[in-house]
Amino acid sequence: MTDSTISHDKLARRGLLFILSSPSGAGKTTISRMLLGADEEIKLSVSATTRPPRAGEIDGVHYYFVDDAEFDRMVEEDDFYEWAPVFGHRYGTPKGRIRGALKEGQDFLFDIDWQGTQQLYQKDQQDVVRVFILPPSIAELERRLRSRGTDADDVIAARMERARAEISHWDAYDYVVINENVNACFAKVREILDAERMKRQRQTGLIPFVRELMN
Ligand SMILES: Nc1ncnc2c1ncn2[C@@H]1O[C@H](COP(=O)(O)OP(=O)(O)OP(=O)(O)O)[C@@H](O)[C@H]1O
Ligand SMILES: Nc1nc2c(ncn2[C@@H]2O[C@H](COP(=O)(O)O)[C@@H](O)[C@H]2O)c(=O)[nH]1
Repeated sequence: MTDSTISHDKLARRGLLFILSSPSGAGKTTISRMLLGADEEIKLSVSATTRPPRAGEIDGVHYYFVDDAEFDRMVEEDDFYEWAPVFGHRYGTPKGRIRGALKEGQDFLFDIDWQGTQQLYQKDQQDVVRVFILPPSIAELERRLRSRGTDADDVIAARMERARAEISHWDAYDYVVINENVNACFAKVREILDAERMKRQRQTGLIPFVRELMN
């Protein structure tokens, strides 16, 4: 390899907005955490929420926990890419510096619902990749919500009540993965991410690389 040759190991590419959605309890947070632990090139988009923290959740890591007044202020100041009411609380994606970072090749992971997915997709179709996680059955979905041990019975009942309505949005996603075995599901989600990174349009370094090949 001469000095002037462009290395193909790490061609420049544009980042992507990788969305995981599912009915509550299907496992998207579990898969998100596995992905963040295994892949240094993707960063969680930390949402703001008016929901109170669950045991073990850390402000600024899992969510920015804000009160209603703070959320109102963020809406008024146009701080959100998208926001939506979910299960009686409000959740939103802060703009942060996502746009600039995308150009530098940073990928972002979003654990958001179908309403937020629609809004992000309308704003930025070329960068968004939408993945929907389905549970293997409704009974297993309820078992998972109970086994998580983080929500009271009435909260679980409300989430189960909404599950069918959420599942009805499955066909607005690019990929659908059934989470029966968590490792198998994680492997499929990783394959999707890897393949999406390889898309020609995202590989901005290809143009100079090919130009040099042809010269
Ligand atoms: N394939 C699986 N098999 C068995 N249990 C699983 C599987 N995937 C996730 N779980 C468990 O199910 C529970 C719910 O998972 P998780 O919190 O990831 O769901 P979620 O879709 O993010 O829910 P929410 O939208 O409410 O945040 C957790 O206790 C998790 O450990
Ligand atoms: N539209 C958005 N939805 C979001 C966002 N952050 C999380 N969520 C979704 O809310 C429900 C409930 O989450 P939980 O942590 O209370 O169980 C779940 O479907 C999340 O995906 C957001 O910023 N925007």
